[in-house]
Amino acid sequence: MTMIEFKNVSKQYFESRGWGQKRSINAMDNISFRIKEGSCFAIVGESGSGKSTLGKLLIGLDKPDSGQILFRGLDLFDINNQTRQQLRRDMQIVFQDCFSAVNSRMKIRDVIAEPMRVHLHYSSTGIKEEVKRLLETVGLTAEDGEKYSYQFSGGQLQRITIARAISIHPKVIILDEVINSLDVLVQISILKLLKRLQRELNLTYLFISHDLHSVKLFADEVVVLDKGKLVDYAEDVKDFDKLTHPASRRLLEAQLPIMPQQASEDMSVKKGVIVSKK
Ligand SMILES: Nc1ncnc2c1ncn2[C@@H]1O[C@H](COP(=O)(O)OP(=O)(O)OP(=O)(O)O)[C@@H](O)[C@H]1O
Repeated sequence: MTMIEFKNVSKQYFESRGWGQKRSINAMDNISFRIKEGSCFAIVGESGSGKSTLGKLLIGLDKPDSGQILFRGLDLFDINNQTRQQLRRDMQIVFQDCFSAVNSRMKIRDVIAEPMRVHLHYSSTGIKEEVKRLLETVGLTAEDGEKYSYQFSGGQLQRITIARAISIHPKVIILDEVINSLDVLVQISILKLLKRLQRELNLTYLFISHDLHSVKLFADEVVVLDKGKLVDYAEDVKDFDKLTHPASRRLLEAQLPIMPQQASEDMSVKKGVIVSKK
């Protein structure tokens, strides 16, 4: 079943060039694709190709100039407020910059509880129990809930933003460059956590990245964006040979020598910690 569909979506921005002059930028140019329920759909592209614009349109932070974005057949920009509120709950986003995504003056338990307080009607005891369960689900402890964001590493903090995203039982999570600022071993542990959560919670992922190797490890399908245009597509990420557009080739060639796949061969993750099998 199709969960999300982009139908001929276009979005233009205008950049000031001084002296009243403006330049138009086609951030999205007639983009169409479908995301299947329960799949991991990757959007890759170089910087400025339009990946984040796509995420912003999907969660309603911005509006397309033309075209339609459908969620289970419902046009996201042609629905009443009540339905929009529900869909907002169904779609969560996790960003690359987990440090600025978390309020440093709040205890982690309150960071995780915040969306539940807004969207769900749990008692305070219910929320407390749920926060504890969520922390454990992402490989942290109940005691971690009493700490503040500056007491965590980037990888641990990304686990916290994931716990917050799943707290209100979304159907779709947009993963916007979620592992890119982490070192390679922590990247693996986060990808493993996300895989497990996808299975257990039947989640659909939109995985935004500029790293084709993590896409190969993690996603099912992939599209490549270049200057706002959809230029390449592989139904199965294993068929990377099908990605022949110069923009795809540039992304493939721009990889570091250590790939997550290689690193994972002699590494494993126990309770959220990377351990060597050697
Ligand atoms: N609010 C905005 N105002 C003006 N231009 C914008 C705005 N948002 C995005 N753009 C422009 O639209 C284009 C696509 O931007 P977008 O952030 O979607 O790219 P991206 O692929 O996510 O890049 P990166 O990987 O660097 O985050 C870029 O040229 C960008 O400068």
